[in-house]
Amino acid sequence: MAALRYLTAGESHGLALTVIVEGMVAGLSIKAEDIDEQLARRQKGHGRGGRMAIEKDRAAILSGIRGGRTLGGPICLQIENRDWKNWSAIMAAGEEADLTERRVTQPRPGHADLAGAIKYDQRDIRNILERSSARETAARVAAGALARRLLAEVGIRICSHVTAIGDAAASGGPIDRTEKEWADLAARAEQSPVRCVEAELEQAMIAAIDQAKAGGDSLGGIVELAVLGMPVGVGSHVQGDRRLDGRIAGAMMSLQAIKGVEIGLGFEAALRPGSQVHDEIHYVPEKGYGRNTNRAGGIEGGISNGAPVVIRIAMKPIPTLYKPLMTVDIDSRSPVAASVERSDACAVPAAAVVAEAILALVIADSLLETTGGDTIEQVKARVAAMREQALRF
Ligand SMILES: Cc1cc2nc3c(=O)[nH]c(=O)nc-3n(C[C@H](O)[C@H](O)[C@H](O)COP(=O)(O)O)c2cc1C
Ligand SMILES: C=C(O[C@@H]1CC(C(=O)O)=C[C@@H](OP(=O)(O)O)[C@H]1O)C(=O)O
Repeated sequence: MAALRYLTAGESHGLALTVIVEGMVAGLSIKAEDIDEQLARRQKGHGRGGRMAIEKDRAAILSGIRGGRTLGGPICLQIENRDWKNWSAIMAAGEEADLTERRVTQPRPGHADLAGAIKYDQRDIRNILERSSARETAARVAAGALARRLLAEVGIRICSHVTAIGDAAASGGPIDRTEKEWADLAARAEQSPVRCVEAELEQAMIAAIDQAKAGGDSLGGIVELAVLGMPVGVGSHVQGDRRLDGRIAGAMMSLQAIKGVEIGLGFEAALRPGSQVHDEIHYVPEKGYGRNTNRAGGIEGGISNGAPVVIRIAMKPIPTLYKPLMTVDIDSRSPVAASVERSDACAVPAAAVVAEAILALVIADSLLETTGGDTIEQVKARVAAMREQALRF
């Protein structure tokens, strides 16, 4: 069983989203602003549709926190869907729900629509799309905010930037960066509407999104993430399901529309000889063991090696197209253009923020598995001991 686990619930146009986070240690200071700040970051980004103008995501803390500190029990968070008031007649839980209005019968290629409708035997595809929608990611970001607070207490932080939107892509492959360089880059990404740190590329990305949107099309892209301040020894080589890289890859692929994950050099490692892939080890008395390069992306043998953990994820373009692809109407079984739900043209910057949250949850889970402990003070003492052990080894 995971040390830290969570479950989300909620439909895109339902009353609210909720998430229960279980396994969080006691005594961690959490303010509502810590969660709301992350929710606001997720709502930003050039290319999003009309829904983001309606929602102003805020988390209500329903349980597990008292007087600003976690109690050790399940933490339940709720995010209201402001759009619910426009959908309450259609989305009502009771028999009064209007099931004919906004019925969807034309499955969108690239969505869960058709496979989900067949699997759950639903003649209204809305019964699938309401839950497959990435509206759910707001709940994961709220949960991730708790994990981020835990990690901050032990000097671990998570950041991201966008390296490609469609073919507006950074030239060259992955680059080694120091912790300081990562932190500076993350601060710059925060200022960009596409979370891109290169001015010229940022403009190209914005233009690409605008062009896709004007043409009724959509774009995906690539996000690079880093975990800074990792102690040596999170994750393990002893069993496949304890490997940190495996857990990260699985978690990243659990994010809607993510179709590829790389750690460190990733696919590039397969194209190079070993001498240009593996990171030579050195020793400096007051700093301990270190590397000049970080092609491994901070994980060797499924264990964090103390270098920044570097991950890249590929997001496919948004499936709902204002100029729709062809599909088949499930009533008439005739060819038709796919249905058009209000939609984003590009959500790569938002996906970056969600990926950060999911990454925070995975790192916090593996860290707690390593440290054990019921209180934040116990976790802090154990992480300090891990750092000390690496230094004096
Ligand atoms: C932050 C975010 C926002 C998204 N917004 C939309 C959207 O507005 N319209 C849409 O059709 N898909 C959107 N998606 C993508 C769908 O949720 C996703 O492509 C769909 O669930 C199918 O992808 P899958 O095959 O990876 O599950 C979004 C994804 C993310 C991560
Ligand atoms: C609501 C969010 O994203 C939604 C994700 C989404 C999808 O199909 O994934 C479709 C759109 O929903 P709607 O049709 O209500 O505008 C997005 O707005 C959100 O990110 O909070």
